[in-house]
Amino acid sequence: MILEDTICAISTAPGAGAIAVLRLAGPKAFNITENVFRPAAKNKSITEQAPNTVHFGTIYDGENDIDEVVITLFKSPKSFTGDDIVEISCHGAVFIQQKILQLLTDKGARLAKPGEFTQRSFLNGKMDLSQAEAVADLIAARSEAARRVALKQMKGGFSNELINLRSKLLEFTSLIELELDFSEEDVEFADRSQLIDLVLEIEHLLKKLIDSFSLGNAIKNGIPVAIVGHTNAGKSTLLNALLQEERALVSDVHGTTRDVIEDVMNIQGITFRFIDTAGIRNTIDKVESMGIALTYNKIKQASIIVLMMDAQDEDAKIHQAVSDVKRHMNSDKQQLIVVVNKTDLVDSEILEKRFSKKAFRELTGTDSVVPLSAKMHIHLDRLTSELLKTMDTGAIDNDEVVVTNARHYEALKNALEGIQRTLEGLQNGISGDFLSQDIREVLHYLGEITGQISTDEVLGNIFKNFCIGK
Ligand SMILES: Nc1nc2c(c(=O)[nH]1)N(C=O)[C@@H](CNc1ccc(C(=O)N[C@@H](CCC(=O)O)C(=O)O)cc1)CN2
Ligand SMILES: Nc1nc2c(ncn2[C@@H]2O[C@H](COP(=O)(O)OP(=O)(O)OP(=O)(O)O)[C@@H](O)[C@H]2O)c(=O)[nH]1
Ligand SMILES: [Mg+2]
Repeated sequence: MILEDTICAISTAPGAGAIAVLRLAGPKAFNITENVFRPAAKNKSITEQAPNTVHFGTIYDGENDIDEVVITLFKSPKSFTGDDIVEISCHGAVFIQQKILQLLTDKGARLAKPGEFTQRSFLNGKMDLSQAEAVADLIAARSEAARRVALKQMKGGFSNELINLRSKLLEFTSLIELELDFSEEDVEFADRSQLIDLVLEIEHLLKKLIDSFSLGNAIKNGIPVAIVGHTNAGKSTLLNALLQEERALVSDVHGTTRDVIEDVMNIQGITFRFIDTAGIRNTIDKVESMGIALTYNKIKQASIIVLMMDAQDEDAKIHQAVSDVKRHMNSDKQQLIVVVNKTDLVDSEILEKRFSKKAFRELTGTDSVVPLSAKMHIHLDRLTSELLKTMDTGAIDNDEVVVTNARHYEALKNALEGIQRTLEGLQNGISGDFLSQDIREVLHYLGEITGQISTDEVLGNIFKNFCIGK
């Protein structure tokens, strides 16, 4: 299906760099180009050039030259969108780009909507929906892990697995539905024990994919790490030390931080989102109290909670603080790391005695303890390796498929429900028509992910979040 409109857009970031790329895609791409481009080589007609060739020349509006450019020709169906595509590389001035864009629309192209090139690639069958979504993820990738997962998905790693199982399941439903046509005769075309095997296989895959989402989501959005503790423990000093930037105010005044301060940082390819919070203490100050309420909120939302204590704190205070934080944690997937700060002020023998893993476990019930000095930058690396340890990133290292997209996650959960109902039905020997209903539902949800089943509304929602020119 080749779409009728010819669309154009600037595909590079506005005002950034020496060269900009404009894209023109659709059935009139070559004709429009013929109209506005004069090749440097004499007697060269654009419409007669071989595909995947590059040509130097001038863009002119019929009267005046606008810019010297290089153009690249892609011939349908062998292009990114499957349409005829012409790419124009012009000089980077925004003014030049706009003038060329204006010229292209004057000659019959229309401005592309956000993500419209990728959407056409999907509509023309160049990629499925989850691959198209991965294009956006790849553009937005902020870390090595995010890039790797998105590239794998864009290359079809995720959809291949689903499409394969879906088509096997589809075969079975067809057989079951065929049985229904012969209902008088009590035939069984679809081998039930084979079907159970297939359903179990799908259940296993769905569970694996669903489980991968907590990692996938963390990779994409950054793993939230809340830094909490008493006032003056050195939380803001730690944030600044990690980010290597004076991001938060530091002072010896208790209650310096009142609002939540967040920033992201990559550690060995994983994005962490550090959240500095207001120190916890009893206070009658209204604004400070609001900040402390927010701190408790952040404990609930974070994946990792860094509780910061002062190495000079007494045992009772530490014990109390750990159990206070644990009480506010709300999932067994959350991890607690206790940082004992200001080690520069304490004798090292005492440190070793009090804050060995064993001693600390006896005192608090947790042995994830990192003594360091935020101010002197001593042993920060122990904290970062402890942070990395909490993340099970094996799936990324092994190049497994990791679900990063909330839409896919929802569909997978729905598909799992359907597959479990199917399994139950098979085990209870329910009739073919009920069985096929359950399977149809699974087919629907699996098809939603790849876009084999989609609505304009779903497509609209996906592509409107793309950038223009992609
Ligand atoms: N200049 C430019 N750079 C770019 C893109 C682009 O569209 N233009 N891309 C845009 O995302 C990415 C590269 N992706 C691309 C994907 C497919 C085709 C393409 O022409 N595919 C044809 C032909 C394949 C072949 O020659 O074997 C096809 O799939 O049929 C081009 C770019 C990143 N860099
Ligand atoms: N000696 C020493 N002082 C530190 C260390 N870390 C922080 N401090 C000092 O402790 C004081 C408080 O530091 P902050 O980072 O503002 O403490 P905070 O936990 O953010 O405090 P609130 O925002 O009030 O909750 C400052 O004077 C810091 O310079 C450290 O490792 N060693
Ligand atoms: Mg602070």
